Amino acid sequence: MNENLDPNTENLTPTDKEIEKVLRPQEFEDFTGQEKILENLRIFVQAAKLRGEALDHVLLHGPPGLGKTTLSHIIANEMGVGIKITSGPVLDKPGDLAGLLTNLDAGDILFIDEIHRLSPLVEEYLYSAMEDFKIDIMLETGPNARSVQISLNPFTLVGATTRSGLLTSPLRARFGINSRLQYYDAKLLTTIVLRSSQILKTPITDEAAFEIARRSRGTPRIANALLRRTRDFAQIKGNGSIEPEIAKYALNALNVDEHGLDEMDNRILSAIIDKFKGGPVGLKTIATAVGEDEGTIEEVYEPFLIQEGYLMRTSRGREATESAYLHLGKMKLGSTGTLF
Ligand SMILES: Nc1ncnc2c1ncn2[C@@H]1O[C@H](COP(=O)(O)OP(=O)(O)OP(=O)(O)O)[C@@H](O)[C@H]1O
Ligand SMILES: [Mg+2]
Repeated sequence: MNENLDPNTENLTPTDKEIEKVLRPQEFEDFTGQEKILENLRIFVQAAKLRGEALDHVLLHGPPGLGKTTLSHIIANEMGVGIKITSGPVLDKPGDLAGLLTNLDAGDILFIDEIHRLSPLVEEYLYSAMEDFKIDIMLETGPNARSVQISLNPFTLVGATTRSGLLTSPLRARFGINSRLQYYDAKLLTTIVLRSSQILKTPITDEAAFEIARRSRGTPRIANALLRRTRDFAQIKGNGSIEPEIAKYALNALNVDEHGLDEMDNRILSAIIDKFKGGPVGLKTIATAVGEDEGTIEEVYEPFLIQEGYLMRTSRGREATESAYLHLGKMKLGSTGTLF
């Protein structure tokens, strides 16, 4: 997304990253949607607090921008414990992990983002920490090297991943709570847009909020980003308040498609239709055609396209649906080359 639409205010407004933090819900109460997950988490948190124990380990998975990092902070807040944050690729060797683990207070949360990218060595080291709150550490090096087992404070590991398919089963099995976040419908996203605009002190009509929501690919992060860009348009081209007309104008100017599909979504559908006669075609072939990683297509793009009815997964591969043809304004040719 173009982050420099309005260079004049570039130095005046906080960066998008900072705004994202401001907009991040802090408590279960502010978190919209994912009802089933929230309902369970509230109970588990309450029960753990009642017993004075650490919460069970939590695995959060699902496409980017749906609230995994947000939820892990909320869990820490609601538990009233500290949180230490790291990520799979950063944890190079078991020693890095040991340093973090031994610094956790009782009940604290260790948040590992992109947990599917842990090295096998670090992952294995994590097993006994998760299971028994014990780790082995090496004392000295060379001929005097020996390992001793030390006890850790009970802690909660919260792992987040967009690629749950890449998690090994022993790791997955060690999470007591396993939640998959779902895309948000336009109604929920409207609530999120309205809440965010209130925080940003930007007046917006319900209709304009809905317009932004329905074009946000089911994703709160995108809804918030579009809101901020739309706000720029409202301030420069309008009177500062976001009306439906301004929202439509801004979203068109930002090249956001009517249905909230982004460029890669459309490229995937176009490739299947133009290069492979609408499919069925294998995932690997699609990946090569659009120049994107196979796993990313499977776990980031495909779920939304399937949910919205543009793509079908069959035993023989992926197929574009009639909606995909309509959406891209293309005609479907029958097997004899005639229009169907
Ligand atoms: N349920 C929600 N209600 C309100 N705002 C939300 C919700 N979920 C996410 N957001 C907003 O969307 C932004 C992105 O969410 P978050 O960073 O938690 O996503 P993520 O799942 O961790 O993404 P990634 O996989 O890229 O790390 C947050 O700043 C937050 O403001
Ligand atoms: Mg995150």
